[in-house]
Amino acid sequence: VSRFEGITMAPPDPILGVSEAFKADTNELKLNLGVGAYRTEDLQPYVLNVVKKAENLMLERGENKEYLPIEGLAAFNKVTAELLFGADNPVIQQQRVATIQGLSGTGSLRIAAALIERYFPGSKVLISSPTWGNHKNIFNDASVPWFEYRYYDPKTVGLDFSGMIEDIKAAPEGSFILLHGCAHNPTGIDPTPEQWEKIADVIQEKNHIPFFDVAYQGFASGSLDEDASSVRLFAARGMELLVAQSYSKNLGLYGERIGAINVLCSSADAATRVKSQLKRLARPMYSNPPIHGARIVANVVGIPELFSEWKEEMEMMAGRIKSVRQKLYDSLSRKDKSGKDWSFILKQIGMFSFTGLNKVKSENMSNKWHVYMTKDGRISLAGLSAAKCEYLADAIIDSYY
Ligand SMILES: Cc1ncc(COP(=O)(O)O)c(CNOCC(=O)O)c1O
Repeated sequence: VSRFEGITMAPPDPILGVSEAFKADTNELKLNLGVGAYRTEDLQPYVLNVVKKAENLMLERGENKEYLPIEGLAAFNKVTAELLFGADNPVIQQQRVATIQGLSGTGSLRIAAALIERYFPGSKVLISSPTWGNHKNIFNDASVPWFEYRYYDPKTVGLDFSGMIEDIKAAPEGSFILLHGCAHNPTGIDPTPEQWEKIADVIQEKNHIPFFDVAYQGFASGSLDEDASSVRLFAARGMELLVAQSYSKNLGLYGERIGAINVLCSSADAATRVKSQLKRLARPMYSNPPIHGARIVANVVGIPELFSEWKEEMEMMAGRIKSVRQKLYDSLSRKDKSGKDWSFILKQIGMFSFTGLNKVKSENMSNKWHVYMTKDGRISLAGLSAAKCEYLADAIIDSYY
């Protein structure tokens, strides 16, 4: 008797499944605005020059392929925490950050979820509504209960700030609050600095634990420091917190699976103990992380001329996305005679724009216009060229009404 016979077909992933549908489409007008991966104006994937330079350096050195320690490459762990908090941040000097290399953002979130499951049984994680499609899967598979806080307001196509604060305030004391450090996915709507202050207030009042997901540092505004300001604000208040990091977008290392989990503790001693338990969770899960991406990041950040070139390339990528965002807005407002105000598109930041198109309308976008996007109405501007903005505006207007 076959034991696997009873296993059913899994549904396609809401995000990565869009790329499969795109690939199957033979129409040359097709446009993939699904997966959040940067493309050049020629709509080609982009390997940063600074990555190629680091890899040439690494090849010349003829480094070996020995196992990394469970916690990852020490040089990477050092620079990734400094990049996040700022090298001169007291939390770094006081050695209060427990950092281990993770399998990119997803793997880092997963290790953090495993830590929560083991040491905070019964605690819940609050996630924004909507949020990145994989957050719910990660906490479900780690057996960590979650529920949502209001975030997106369809009426204003903006942030439902009062709803967010109310829901965080109403959560059981000591809950984990999952926050997008910058460039909220899928909405592209970020709190203002004043709103971050109030979010920190309510989290402190309720003794909640902030849990940042930082997948776009430097990629949203073009500035590494600006995009880390929300995390640094909470750290400056003396709060304990978790931060998952990813280098998929800002350094274009998607397939290298390089990221980190950072746990900011109240003492160096606690950080040492937390780090030891993070290692204990990682060992049976994947034993130790991949070496190539860690070396690239350590070299790019550790070598001054590479670091400054990286910052230039990040500004270039962020700049291209900002300009197609503007161009899309210009095309929409010129073509749409209904007088609808499309300016919400300009208020959004980072890789994505939340168009307000619902599931049915987004299906019209792919069926009729061969424009592929996620069903929640998100488009990845990173997959849009200036040349295609007119066409996309036509498709959106046709699908909207
Ligand atoms: C908020 C957030 N967290 C975490 C991640 C994790 O990415 P990775 O595991 O590649 O570091 C991502 C990557 N997004 O994936 C592309 C998409 O939404 O289309 C992310 O957006």
